Amino acid sequence: MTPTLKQYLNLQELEAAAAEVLSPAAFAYYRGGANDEHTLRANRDGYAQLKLRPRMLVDVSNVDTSTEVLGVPLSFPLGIAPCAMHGLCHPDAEVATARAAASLGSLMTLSTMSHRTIEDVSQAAPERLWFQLYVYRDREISRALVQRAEAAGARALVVTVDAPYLGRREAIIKTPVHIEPGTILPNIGPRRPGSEQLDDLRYFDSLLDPALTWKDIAWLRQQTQLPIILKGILTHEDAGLAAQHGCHVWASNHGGRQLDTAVTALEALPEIVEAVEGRVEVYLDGGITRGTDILKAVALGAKAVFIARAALYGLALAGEEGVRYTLQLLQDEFRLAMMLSGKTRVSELGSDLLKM
Ligand SMILES: Cc1cc2nc3c(=O)[nH]c(=O)nc-3n(C[C@H](O)[C@H](O)[C@H](O)COP(=O)(O)O)c2cc1C
Ligand SMILES: CC(C)CC(=O)C(=O)O
Repeated sequence: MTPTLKQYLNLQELEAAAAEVLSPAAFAYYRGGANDEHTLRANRDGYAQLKLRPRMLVDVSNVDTSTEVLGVPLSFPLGIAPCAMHGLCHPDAEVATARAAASLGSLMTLSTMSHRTIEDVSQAAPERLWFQLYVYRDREISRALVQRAEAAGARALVVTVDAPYLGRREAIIKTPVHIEPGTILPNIGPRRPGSEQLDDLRYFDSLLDPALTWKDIAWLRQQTQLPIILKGILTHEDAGLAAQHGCHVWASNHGGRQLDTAVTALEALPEIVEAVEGRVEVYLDGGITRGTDILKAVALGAKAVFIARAALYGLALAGEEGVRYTLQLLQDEFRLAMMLSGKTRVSELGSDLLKM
């Protein structure tokens, strides 16, 4: 391992270090949330406020952190959430992140807005890739992406449902992120003539279909054999509908980047888990920076949790090795948190572990 990585003891220190190496615009884009960033802060604060009820005098000399999501074995219940443009962090972009995730028995979710192709990233994380789909107004492009993801061996399709439009992220209005001319974002295709006045993110925004509804989910269901996961669900009403449509549920407020003052995924999790009644799997993201955060989300019923920004910060600092370091820190913390709570298997984590 690069000697300098070891000096960072936790994900907060990795973030501070990444802020020094990233361009101000890229860091502002990665870190920022919508409006006053209430939801962004709440994502972190929610974990600090939820208290654990550890059990004592349990033999924890042999702890197993492994689990499984939709048939993919995980060394611990954590994967990489979809993030646009890893290439702003490191030239190896999503390929480096995917390699790191695969080498540690984790899982990579590739964003529609990636720098690398689905096929390249799939090779970097065989059997450990999910593909995130933003549904475009032009359904044929979306359908072709789904087919490519399936052919490349992606194990699930993650459909993001909380972004009919991009949220108002003031940091990037002040310091717009600039994609170098000539950069290829392979799933976007050439610019529509007449769109020159839009910056890159606004242009992408204009491709997304704000008219997406449950009938489109039914349409997607017919396009693919892959399991479908709806990302961005925050209520029991939508979780119930997702399960009715045969979709798994990813509780998320998009890292506080969409609707400011929306509930956190952690707050929404109990009603979501109750609504799906075990018919489908439930995942969560937003604000995970500690092993105890993973423990709490799993105890509340999440099958696994996902990280976005923390992985990008590791990537910015040291490419594949930086992402591996980030994941390893989290796995070590999670194992210790299990031991100190008197739990030896992920299946033992339940609501009795939490002070409600
Ligand atoms: C820079 C950045 C880019 C993102 N890009 C996407 C994306 O392309 N698709 C998507 O569904 N979510 C995207 N997200 C949201 C993340 O998948 C995730 O929901 C959110 O960041 C919460 O995790 P975190 O607190 O660990 O960052 C992005 C988040 C960030 C910070
Ligand atoms: C390209 C963007 C739509 C990616 C995204 O979801 C985000 O920045 O939060």
